[in-house]
Amino acid sequence: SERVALHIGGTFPMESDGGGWAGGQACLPAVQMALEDVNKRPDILDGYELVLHYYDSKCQPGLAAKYMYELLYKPPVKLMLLAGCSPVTTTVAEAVPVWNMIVLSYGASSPALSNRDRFPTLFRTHPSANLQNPTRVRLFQKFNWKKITILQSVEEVFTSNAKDLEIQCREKGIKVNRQSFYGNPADAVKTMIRQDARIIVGLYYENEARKVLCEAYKNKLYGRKYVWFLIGWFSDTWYIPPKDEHLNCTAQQMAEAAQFHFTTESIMLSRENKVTISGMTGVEFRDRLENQLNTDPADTAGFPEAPLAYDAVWAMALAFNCTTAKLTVDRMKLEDFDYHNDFMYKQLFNCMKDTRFPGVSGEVMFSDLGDRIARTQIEQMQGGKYIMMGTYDSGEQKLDWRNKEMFAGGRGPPPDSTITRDW
Ligand SMILES: CC1(C)CO[C@@H](CC(=O)O)CN1
Repeated sequence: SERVALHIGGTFPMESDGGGWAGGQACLPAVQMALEDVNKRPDILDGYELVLHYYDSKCQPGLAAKYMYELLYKPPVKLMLLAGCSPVTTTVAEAVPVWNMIVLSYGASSPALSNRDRFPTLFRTHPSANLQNPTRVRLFQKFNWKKITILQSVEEVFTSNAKDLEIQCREKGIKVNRQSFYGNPADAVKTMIRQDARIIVGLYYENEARKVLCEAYKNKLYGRKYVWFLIGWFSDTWYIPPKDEHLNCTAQQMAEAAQFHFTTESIMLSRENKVTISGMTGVEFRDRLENQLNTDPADTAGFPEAPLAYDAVWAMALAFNCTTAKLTVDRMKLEDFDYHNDFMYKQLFNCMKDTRFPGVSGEVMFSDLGDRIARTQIEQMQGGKYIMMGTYDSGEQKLDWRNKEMFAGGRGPPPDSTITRDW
């Protein structure tokens, strides 16, 4: 018999002319793969077929708002919306609750989105940037560093992240200095030297990271007395100066200043040899997607986040599956949703809230704010290569450390960083 269609909407940033994230390049194929897999499963949404209607948002909120209206005002009725980067997710998730619509974001890292007042129907499989802060604090405690300096560029995501880190440090009795810069970090670096900064957390994008690294090299703000923490999702060769950026540091000098810095990042691909709800392991998913793409993964934006997009479709499918069971009692059907049925929306929201399954990106579950709960991976740059140092589970407050860290001068970690003697 003909299957009944359940329609979902979606926006995917396929290019980033505005400097945003173009992760739709790998995340759209991942979503299409998940739809294929879910629609093939007889045990999920039996008698139904998920149908996606999508547009290219270019990571621009205005364009996304236009397409959101197209999706909502043009039939057929959509049951849920997928969204990508933070600026688009912010706009869509703030508007669609009036249509009793849930937004599921596979690509938004902004801490500002953890706000049920502004975004009452948002869930995201992409972890917030703030998930790095408990990990950073745990490492400051491990190495007994009592004073840290945060150096951030002025983007909203880094300001929110820095504010949260400062609060978490102070709660643990760790002193915090904060410096921010727009474009040129030279003055902020000079101030850090005056304040005798030792343990530095850098919150900025890759191009800004290269400027800071070169300033640090020129001011000798690296080596024995210093430890840098940077963002982990930069490319592995981010510190090599591109010709067109006219940095007055050589690749050798940049590598020297980058030696032994730590990075933290959320784990987005399960490396466990355990099959997930889809029947694939995380690595099998990644290999299958790589084979499907006709571009090199290294040149396909959003490839690291593709597992999050794949799992977002499974989260939707399981929530719809859970809702159909609840609606049968009241002889309601999902396909009769018409943006006004508050009861049906509430059933769907509660099913989504309680979602928990093993995904290709790891265990998928949401906090009360709709945030993705995920583990963090810590690496250190040693000889120009990132080496895995360990993982941190902020839920369990459990640090798995491999004792592979190295420090300049071959000695143990710098002393309690409030001690200003020349160590
Ligand atoms: C880890 C990163 C690159 C952080 O930004 C996300 C995009 C966004 O938050 O707009 C995508 N994933």
